[in-house]
This record gives sequence, C-alpha cells and structure tokens, in this order.
Amino acid sequence: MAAPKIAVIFYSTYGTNHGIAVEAAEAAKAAGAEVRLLKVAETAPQEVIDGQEPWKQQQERMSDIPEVTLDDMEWADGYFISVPTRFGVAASQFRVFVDTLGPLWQTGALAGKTITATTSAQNLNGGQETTIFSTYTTAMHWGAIIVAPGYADGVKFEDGGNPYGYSTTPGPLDETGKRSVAYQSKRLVETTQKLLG
Ligand SMILES: Cc1cc2nc3c(=O)[nH]c(=O)nc-3n(C[C@H](O)[C@H](O)[C@H](O)COP(=O)(O)O)c2cc1C
Repeated sequence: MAAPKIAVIFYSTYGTNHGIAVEAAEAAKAAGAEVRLLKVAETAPQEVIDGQEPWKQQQERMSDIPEVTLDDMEWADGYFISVPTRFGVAASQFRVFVDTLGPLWQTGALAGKTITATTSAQNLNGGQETTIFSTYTTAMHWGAIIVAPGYADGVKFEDGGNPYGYSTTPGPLDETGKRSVAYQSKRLVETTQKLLG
C-alpha cells in the first residue's frame, strides 16, 4: 500500500504556527506518511520585517524550509494547514497563496484531497474557530474532504476542546498541545490512507 502524501503547510510571523507544523510533520511521518513541510511565501515588505526583531528572527528560523508551490498542492493527497488568526480569519499571506490556486481548482486537481486546519490567536475567543472555518470554507470549494479532530480522542478534553482543529495562544507548544497536534495529524494520515484504499 502506497504511503499517503501529506503537505504540512504553514505561515508564521513569530513561530507559533511553525512549531505546530513541525509537530504535525513529525507525527504524520510516524504514522507512515510521506511528508513535505512547507511554508507560505512572505508578502510583507522586507523593511517592515527588518524593523521587528522577533519577525526577523522567525524568518531566519524558517529559512531552510521550502515555499509551498502549486506542484506541492498537486503532489499531496492531504493537507495539514496551520496559519495565525488575523482579524478573525487566516493571515493574508496564506490567502495570497490560496488565490493562486485557480488553475488547479479548474482542473479538479484539488478535489478529493483531505484537509485539516489549526491556528493560533492572541485571545482564546479572538477568532480561532472562525479562522479554521475560513480555511475549511475554501477547502469545500475545492471539493476537499475535511478531517476535523472532533472529540474522538481524550486529548481534546485537555487541550481547550476545539473540535474543528487544534488552536492555541502564541508561544511554544506545551505537552498537551503536542499530543493534540500529533493526534490531529495522525487522524489526517489514517483517513487519507483509507480514502486511497
Ligand atoms: C494584523 C494582526 C491581526 C491579528 N488579529 C487577531 C485577532 O483577530 N484575534 C486574536 O486573538 N489575535 C489576533 N492577532 C494575533 C495573532 O493571532 C498572533 O500574533 C498569532 O497567533 C501568532 O502566530 P505566529 O507566532 O505563528 O505568528 C493578530 C495579529 C496581527 C499582526
């Protein structure tokens, strides 16, 4: 049986969603997937980034990670997406990439892929669920299959309990967060594997 191909795609200004993506990639590999860890291209002007030391440092931490391309979207059987909340929806850097996917959508290349989403926001009620929903809304236009974590694992009763996707506040993942992301990623791999047959 061929290993499911999973693209873990993230955008991160300060490191939180980068951390989530790294955990998700490791868990997907452990679950038997072929994995690509990919960042979304930055769109903010370099002089703005250079003016904020934490942003600049995060750019350096991610410098070895390739930028996601349309080929990666076609290659993958499933997507694990992690992007920060910006005014209640996904960061515009991710939306800019999404807005290049028209040609793939047109040929049906995105249909039937699996997808799961995570996010971080400054405030617990600051738009985490709406951000994940905004990603899932787009995925429905593609004909992708949403693999939400639900409450199908006990960790969801410890991690803040967002059944749509793991969500957190900025900072490094704690042990519960790591287990929750690993569970969500493994569920994506297993569901993708079932669909591949
Ligand atoms: C322009 C902008 C808009 C934001 N909007 C929200 C928001 O609506 N709700 C919220 O709780 N946090 C908001 N934040 C905080 C971000 O969600 C936070 O910086 C992000 O989760 C950190 O993720 P990262 O470490 O991966 O960059 C916003 C931050 C910026 C810069």
